[in-house]
Amino acid sequence: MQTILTAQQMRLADEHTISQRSISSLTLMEEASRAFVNAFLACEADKKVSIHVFAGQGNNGGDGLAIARLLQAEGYPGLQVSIAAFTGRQSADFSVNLARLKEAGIEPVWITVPGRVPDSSAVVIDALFGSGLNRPLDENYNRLAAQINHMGARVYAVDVPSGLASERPFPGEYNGVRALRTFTFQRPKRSFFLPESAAAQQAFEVLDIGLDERFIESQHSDMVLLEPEDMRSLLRPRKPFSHKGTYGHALLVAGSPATMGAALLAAKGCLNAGAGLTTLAIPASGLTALNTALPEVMALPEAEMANAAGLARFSVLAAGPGLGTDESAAAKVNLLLTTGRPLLLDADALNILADRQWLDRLPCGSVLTPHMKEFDRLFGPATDWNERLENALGQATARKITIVLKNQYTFVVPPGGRAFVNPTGDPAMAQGGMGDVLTGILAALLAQGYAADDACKIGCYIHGAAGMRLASQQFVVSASAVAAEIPAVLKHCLLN
Ligand SMILES: NC(=O)C1=CN([C@@H]2O[C@H](COP(=O)(O)OP(=O)(O)OC[C@H]3O[C@@H](n4cnc5c(N)ncnc54)[C@H](OP(=O)(O)O)[C@@H]3O)[C@@H](O)[C@H]2O)[C@@H](O)CC1
Ligand SMILES: [K+]
Repeated sequence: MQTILTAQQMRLADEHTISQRSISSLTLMEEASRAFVNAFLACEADKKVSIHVFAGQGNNGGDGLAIARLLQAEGYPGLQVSIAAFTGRQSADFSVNLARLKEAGIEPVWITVPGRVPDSSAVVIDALFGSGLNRPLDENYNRLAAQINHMGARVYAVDVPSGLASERPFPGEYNGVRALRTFTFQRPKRSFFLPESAAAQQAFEVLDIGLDERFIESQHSDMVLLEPEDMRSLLRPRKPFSHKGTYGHALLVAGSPATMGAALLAAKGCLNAGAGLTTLAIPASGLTALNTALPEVMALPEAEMANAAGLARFSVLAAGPGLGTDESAAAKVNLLLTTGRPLLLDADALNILADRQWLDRLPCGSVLTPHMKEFDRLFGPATDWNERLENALGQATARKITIVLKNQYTFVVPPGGRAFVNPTGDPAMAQGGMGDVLTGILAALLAQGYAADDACKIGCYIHGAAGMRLASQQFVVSASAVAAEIPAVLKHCLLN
């Protein structure tokens, strides 16, 4: 797991590393700039490309000047450097790098008043502002950012796209530099995981610049990034002499005549993520489809969905995929709530909770897997994703539940004030049924005895990893294909 730091904590990590390694801040700036140049070389191998570096006057600008000098030394002759100096003071390391730039024979252009900037470069390096940005861009910087954006150049941002706040995006429309790629130092910034950052960058890559990892990991943060190693330590291998009873019995209450597929997909996810037994409570009209498609899965006769005592034999109770929101669906969710046991609820089960105002009946230890709209319906509207995430952090702690807030980067939010960011997934997975498979996977992991937070971390990770594996070969990935890929992904995560 990687702790995601605030800009202030990043500065502390910077200072700590400087004193611990007995190096100057200038050396660290040089190392960061070298790391940027190495990553840049891999993307822009043609040395004849024209490059325009836009630097501010802080340390991000200092990086920009050092990068320009290093690129010239690498043999890129078509370099120009502009320094935006509408306001502000020069940082000490910026000043030293300005002198070094001039010694290297590069004379920068100073932009002190708004005006036209040359727009013929194929590549822009954006080093106007980094993690020090603490207020929205003013008129002048905003105009410069717009000019850079209109150049049609390939824009590489240093550390953070200029205009994007590191922790939480500023309210309103993004008015900064729009980067093709950001090379960010040591850690992704918190705002990179919030969907608003899509306006500022298409992708980011993290560069190790040698900051002290022990110090970073000792910092308190409300955001933690999951890594492949976490799966290896969380996942448990199948035990010798074990049998189907060892791995739990999941009940999935799902499906309606028009949306039976959702129930089947959830059951397929559950089967493939290793539940000992999977039972599906579906309307009778789905039984033929179930027996044909998934012969391993059992069906619960509808009459048994009227008796809470009969549910005691299941190790996990899950509901939602394709369930519908009519009276009979609500009666099923009501029955599950009367058991007083932790529930796994998704999709229509969440809508039923919201519509009937049953949220306060939800037992502690439950897991909810909403997407944005379902979350807002349950917990109230949010003006932006940061507010939504903070609400999720508060609700999970107050209600002692785990919320899986789904998005490109899904947030697993257990009680305790930390969101675990899932890094896996691919746009090829943007298709109906994905959430149903995830519910089935989570049910299987809960049935196998994983704690709610661990089940959600593993489940989201392997679901996205399955999609990524398939997307490396396919344009689009179906939910059934993701479910079918899960056993192989689990094996891979356990062994690698
Ligand atoms: N941390 C590390 O480990 C390492 C960091 N390194 C690099 O340092 C970068 C951070 O540098 P930085 O702190 O000097 O801030 P930076 O982003 O250059 O801004 C400069 C100043 O601008 C100001 N300002 C803010 N908002 C504004 C606005 N809207 N419009 C106008 N002005 C505004 C504000 O000053 P203020 O006006 O508040 O006094 C701020 O201080 C980091 O991103 C990375 O590239 C690496 O070199 C080595 C390792
Ligand atoms: K920048």
